[in-house]
Amino acid sequence: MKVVILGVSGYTGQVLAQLVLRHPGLELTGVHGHDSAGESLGSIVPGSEPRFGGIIEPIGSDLGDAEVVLLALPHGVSQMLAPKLLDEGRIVVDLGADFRFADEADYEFWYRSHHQSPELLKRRIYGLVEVTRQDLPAARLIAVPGCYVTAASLGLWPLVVRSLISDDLVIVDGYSGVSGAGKSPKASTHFVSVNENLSAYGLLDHRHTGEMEMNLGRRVLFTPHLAPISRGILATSYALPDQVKTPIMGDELLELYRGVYADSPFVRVTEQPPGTRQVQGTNFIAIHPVYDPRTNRYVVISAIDNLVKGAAGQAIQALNVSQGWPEELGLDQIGVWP
Ligand SMILES: NC(=O)C1=CN([C@@H]2O[C@H](COP(=O)(O)OP(=O)(O)OC[C@H]3O[C@@H](n4cnc5c(N)ncnc54)[C@H](OP(=O)(O)O)[C@@H]3O)[C@@H](O)[C@H]2O)C=CC1
Ligand SMILES: CC(=O)N[C@@H](CCC(=O)OP(=O)(O)O)C(=O)O
Repeated sequence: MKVVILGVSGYTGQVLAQLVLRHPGLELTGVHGHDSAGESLGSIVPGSEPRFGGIIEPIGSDLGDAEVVLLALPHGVSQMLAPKLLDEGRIVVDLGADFRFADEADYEFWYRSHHQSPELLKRRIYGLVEVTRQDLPAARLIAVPGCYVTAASLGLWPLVVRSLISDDLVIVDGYSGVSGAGKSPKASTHFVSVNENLSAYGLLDHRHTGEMEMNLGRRVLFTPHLAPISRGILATSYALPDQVKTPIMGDELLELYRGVYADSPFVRVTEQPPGTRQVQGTNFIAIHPVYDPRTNRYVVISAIDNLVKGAAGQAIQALNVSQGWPEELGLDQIGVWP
């Protein structure tokens, strides 16, 4: 299938280009950017030159006969572009937040702005593949979940779907690498602010809270933190004593998780708490759940690469399922270690 990437010069767009160029079912026919228009793809994705010799075109220029449009754009831009792209018969996969909520009021509450294409919210398919796989075949508009949301939702999902916890509050502490903030320089993501530092932000109202609540069907108290690493997300999620309905411990809990994700090739239930390096550069999510009888709590640690499973990789995974292709097609990259 012919594919164009809009926003190719951003962090997630660059990873999309890397993945599309090595995917056997996809052909990259165009790359588009904003300020980067006119540059070569090779200048931002090293080593891509032999596979794609074109230059970055301005967003808004002709997309030719591309069947798939991958959008890696700032919030609010996709909702302006998607109606025309869909009318032209193209498949749209949006890495941003514009179509993640099915409900317009939820979008407006968490993003504090009016949606420009609310009619599309009911048509979009949410691409948290391990949970929504059955909805994806033949999807025309796919919304890729948020990065923190992916880590926390997949970490807690088995406790929810197996009714081990009540439908009250869960707590999520998330730690993100700085690439999660995108490539535009800001004082808060400057080297001097981030290096040798660890800080919380977005207290009580981070927009990913609402998306986690949508997925998990219960209230979420979410605290994001900025970590001095380039890429990776670690989420530590807790179900508190009042929420634990059925305590399951040790290997039995690991087996329960493995059972829930038996048909999910990118989920790895680990014997030890994972770190972000364990999944860096891959589409894997590593999850380690425990139950603590002393404090009557479930604690779940999950790790992803924010730019792969948290964005570009999950987008390709969802596209694969929508096309009836093997879920892993083009996503067999080996991680970066040491
Ligand atoms: N970074 C992450 O970990 C994750 C990001 N996302 C989402 O993916 C999307 C892209 O994020 P990310 O790659 O980090 O962003 P970046 O800031 O790194 O890149 C943004 C991209 O959008 C282009 N762009 C900038 N301004 C405009 C504009 N006004 N109109 C059209 N295009 C514009 C830029 O082009 P140019 O460089 O040429 O100016 C660039 O290609 C966002 O919606 C983000 O929320 C989702 C999950 C994880
Ligand atoms: C470290 C950092 O700043 N992370 C971003 C979230 C990552 C992301 O891009 O999520 P969206 O797709 O929902 O924008 C933030 O907290 O706003």
